[in-house]
Amino acid sequence: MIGLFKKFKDGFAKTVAAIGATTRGLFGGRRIDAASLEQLEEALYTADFGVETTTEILDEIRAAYRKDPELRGAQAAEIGAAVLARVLAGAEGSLGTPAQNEAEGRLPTVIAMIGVNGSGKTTTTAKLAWRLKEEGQRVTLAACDTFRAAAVEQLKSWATRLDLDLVASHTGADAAAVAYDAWAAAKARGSDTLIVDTAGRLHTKSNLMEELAKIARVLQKHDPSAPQHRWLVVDGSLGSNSIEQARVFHKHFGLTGLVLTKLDGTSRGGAIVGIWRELRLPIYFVGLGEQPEDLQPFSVENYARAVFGCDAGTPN
Ligand SMILES: Nc1nc2c(ncn2[C@@H]2O[C@H](COP(=O)(O)OP(=O)(O)OP(=O)(O)O)[C@@H](O)[C@H]2O)c(=O)[nH]1
Repeated sequence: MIGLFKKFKDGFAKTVAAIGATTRGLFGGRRIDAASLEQLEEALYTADFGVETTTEILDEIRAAYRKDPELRGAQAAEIGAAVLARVLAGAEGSLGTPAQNEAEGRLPTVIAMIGVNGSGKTTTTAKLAWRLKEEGQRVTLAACDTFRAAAVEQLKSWATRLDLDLVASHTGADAAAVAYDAWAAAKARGSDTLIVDTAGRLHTKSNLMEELAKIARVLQKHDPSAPQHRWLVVDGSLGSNSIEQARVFHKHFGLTGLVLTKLDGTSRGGAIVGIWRELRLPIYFVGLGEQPEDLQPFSVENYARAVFGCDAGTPN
C-alpha cells in the first residue's frame, strides 16, 4: 500500500535529506557525472551506510554509467535501491500469526524487550501491543522494569490509554517474579502474546545481565520454549555505534531479533544496513515516530526505495 510506503518516506525524511541535500541533482531527470557521483558517495557515508555498502552502490552505478553515459539520476537511484534491497535480503523479521500460536496449544508467545536505558523499550512495548491488538490478538503486558522509578507508571498509563491488559508490581520488586505471574495471567486470560518490558541496562553491567537470564529461566518453568522472542531495542540514532552494544547483548542473551527506534529523528538511517551485515539478526520493527502507528514492521523494499527517493515499488 502507498500508505505504508509514505510512512517510511516520512519516517526516514532526515536520512533522505542527508542523501538528497547534496545530490538533489542526482535524483531526477538530470544526467549524472563524476562530480555528482562523488557527492553521492560522501552523502552515503554521512547517512552511515558504511564502507562496504557505499562501495557496492557506487560500483554498480559507475558500471551502469560506463555503459550508458546518458544515465539519469532517477535510474541511478533505482540501482542504489536495488543494491540495498539485495544486501538486506532476509533482514525482515516476521511474527507468526495467532493461528500458528494456537496450533502450539494456546500457550502465550513471549516477546522480551531488552536494551540500554532510554532506547525506547517501554514505548515500543506499548506500541507493539496496540498493533497486535488492532490485528485481533489478545495481548498481556508484563511491567518487568521494576528498576526505574517511573517505568511501571509509564507502562500503566499506556495500558490505560490503549486499553491493554497489564501485570505489574511495585518499583524494586523482583522482575523475574513479575514475569512469572504475568505469564500465568496471560495463559489464564487466553492471551496470544505476552510482551515483557525489562529495565534498561548497560551491556557492561553483569548483575543486570544476570537478571535477564533469570527472567528467561522463570518463564521456562511455565514453557520451556519461552521467551520465544528476545529482541534488542536499539536507538537507531546511534547509527553504527549500536553494533557493539548488540553484539554483547547477543552473546549474553541469544537475541532473536531487533527493533530500531527513533529513526525519524536521525539522518543516520543507513546504519540499518551495517547492523544487518554485521549481526544477521532480523529487524522486526522500526520506530518512525512517537505515535503507536509509527511503529512499523520493517520492510526492505519500502526502506530501500524510500531512502533513495524512488517511488513506491510493487504494491505491498
Ligand atoms: N521520535 C521517536 N521517539 C521515540 C521512538 N521510540 C521511542 N521514542 C522516545 O524515546 C524516549 C525513551 O523511550 P522509553 O520507551 O521510555 O525508553 P526505555 O528504553 O523504556 O527507557 P528505560 O526504561 O530508561 O530503559 C521516549 O521519549 C519515547 O517517546 C521513535 O521511534 N521515534
